[in-house]
Amino acid sequence: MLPTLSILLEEDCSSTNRRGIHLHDKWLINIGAICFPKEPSVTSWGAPIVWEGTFDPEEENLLHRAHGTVVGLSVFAVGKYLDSYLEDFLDSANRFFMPGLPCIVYILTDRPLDVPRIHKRYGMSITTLQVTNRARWQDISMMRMMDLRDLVLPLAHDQVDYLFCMDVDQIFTSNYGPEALGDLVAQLHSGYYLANRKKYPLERNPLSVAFIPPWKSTFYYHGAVFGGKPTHLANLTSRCLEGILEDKKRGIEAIWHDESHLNRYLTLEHLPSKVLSPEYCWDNRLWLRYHKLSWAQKNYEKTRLIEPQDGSLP
Ligand SMILES: CC(=O)N[C@H]1[C@@H](OP(=O)(O)OP(=O)(O)OC[C@H]2O[C@@H](n3ccc(=O)[nH]c3=O)[C@H](O)[C@@H]2O)O[C@H](CO)[C@H](O)[C@@H]1O
Ligand SMILES: [Mn+2]
Repeated sequence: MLPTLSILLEEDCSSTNRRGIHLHDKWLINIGAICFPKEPSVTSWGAPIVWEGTFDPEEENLLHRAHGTVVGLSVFAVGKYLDSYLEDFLDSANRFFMPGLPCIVYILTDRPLDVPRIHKRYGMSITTLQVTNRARWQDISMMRMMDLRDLVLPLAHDQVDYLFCMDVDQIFTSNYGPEALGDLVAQLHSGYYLANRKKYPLERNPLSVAFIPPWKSTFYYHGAVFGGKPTHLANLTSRCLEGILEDKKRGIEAIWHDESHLNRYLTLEHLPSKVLSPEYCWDNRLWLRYHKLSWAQKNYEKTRLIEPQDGSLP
């Protein structure tokens, strides 16, 4: 599907776009006679926004190989998500996730014995960690922050230089390389990339810890991908978890769960040092020439547990 021309042409057709972001001069999309405006390649606080064409893959690989960089990738596959998504996620990661670098995949699941055995490239290893299933899918999603903090990060701290934390319902489609590595990396949400910031699904309840005053937000980040150095992620996961637990005490659940708390952290507490364009988590709708990771087919009826009626907590 093509993005709405009017949105792009009206709002982004200048050398500095509506968010006060500089536009990258190499990035130009041509469709027939229509020349799309250039996409931003740096945020207003100076963090790079990574698009295909803004980096040299060879150079990035050489640099990180010379440094001996090791990368981690964590993924949760709890309940039916294991059967529906894990194998495709792992197979595609084996092929496309940081193919030039050693990589440790941390799988968090309630069913370690059912983890599919996949072919692993030289330099890739898999560590499976057991987590408890929870009654509500919202809690499975949110409490990932606790398992990341308590189970993954202590290992990652000693084993890897950078870690990515991802949803399992996605598939790598082409090389997702070291250009994506950074101290604290956030993913632009593909579904809101073209949206006016007034339309961002921010938490609007000021009583929630995840509340963001709408005028303070620049981007809407996706909870399905974030990354960085383990020390940065230890802080991120602790702070998001604190917010989630504080909201629970107050009887509040933020509109998009962990994603709302992540957005608050990245908007108000610690700006990301690198931002990934929608190419790095594509929703299959926004028109893009390149993509590296794309959303798998959602099938909530099959994969998500029915919400318990008694309001039980995890
Ligand atoms: C665009 C959109 O709608 N985004 C929201 C939606 O993302 P998603 O619809 O992508 O969430 P999701 O169903 O993929 O759940 C997040 C992740 O948690 C893990 N998982 C979840 C449930 C489960 O039973 N087993 C399991 O392993 C798994 O890694 C999954 O990918 O829902 C999330 C909460 O869940 C967040 O609120 C997101 O903001
Ligand atoms: Mn998902």
